[in-house]
Amino acid sequence: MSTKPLHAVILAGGLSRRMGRDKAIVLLGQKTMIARVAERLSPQVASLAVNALQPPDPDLSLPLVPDTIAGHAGPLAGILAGLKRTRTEYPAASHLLTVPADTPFLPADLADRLHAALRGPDEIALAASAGRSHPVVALWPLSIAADLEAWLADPANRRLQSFIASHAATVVDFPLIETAAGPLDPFFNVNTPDDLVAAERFLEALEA
Ligand SMILES: Nc1nc2c(ncn2[C@@H]2O[C@H](COP(=O)(O)OP(=O)(O)OP(=O)(O)O)[C@@H](O)[C@H]2O)c(=O)[nH]1
Ligand SMILES: [Mg+2]
Repeated sequence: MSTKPLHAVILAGGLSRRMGRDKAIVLLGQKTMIARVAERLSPQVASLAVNALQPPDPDLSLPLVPDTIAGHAGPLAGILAGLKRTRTEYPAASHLLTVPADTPFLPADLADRLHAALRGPDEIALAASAGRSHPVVALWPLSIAADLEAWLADPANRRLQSFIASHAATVVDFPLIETAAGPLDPFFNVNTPDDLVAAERFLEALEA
């Protein structure tokens, strides 16, 4: 498909309950996690914004995209906010890339490979690794926004996988990264203080 350039939103609208403080701005090797995600993503996309209620990291001057539905309805609420904003700001775009703020080791070819896998303008492309898909790391067709908004209007509908199951989707597998600290999943998710310790170990191994 030739629908580039791609636009992306970093999802940072969650409550970080397991971390106990906003995980987007915990430091990993002197940089905030969200700064690492932004750094990894910005060469891959034409625009980058942050989904959260307030700017998580004042040093990152990225546009803020707050949820359009109230009450912390989960990642899909952030994806919907991103889709609506992208439709307004970039009407020619076909898809929006979303990634969470807690995945600091994202692949450098994430956007390209997801985009290359699309078989049509209305398809979702999901990232996967080690036999598991990561539904918050995905390319979402802008055409899905109205359907997602209607679906989220029912508070019983919150699960990403349930929404995806009723749409055309393709899954793209990404390899693990070999490091001196062992194999690293590029979608390693830093949810807890223990995960942060493990992430520091991987970062040291990658930078050694
Ligand atoms: N916009 C928005 N994003 C959310 C919401 N809940 C979770 N997310 C995002 O979805 C992604 C995956 O969620 P989790 O890793 O569970 O993050 P979390 O909900 O902040 O963390 P926990 O409270 O520990 O579960 C993260 O990027 C979150 O920022 C929400 O209600 N609204
Ligand atoms: Mg997480």
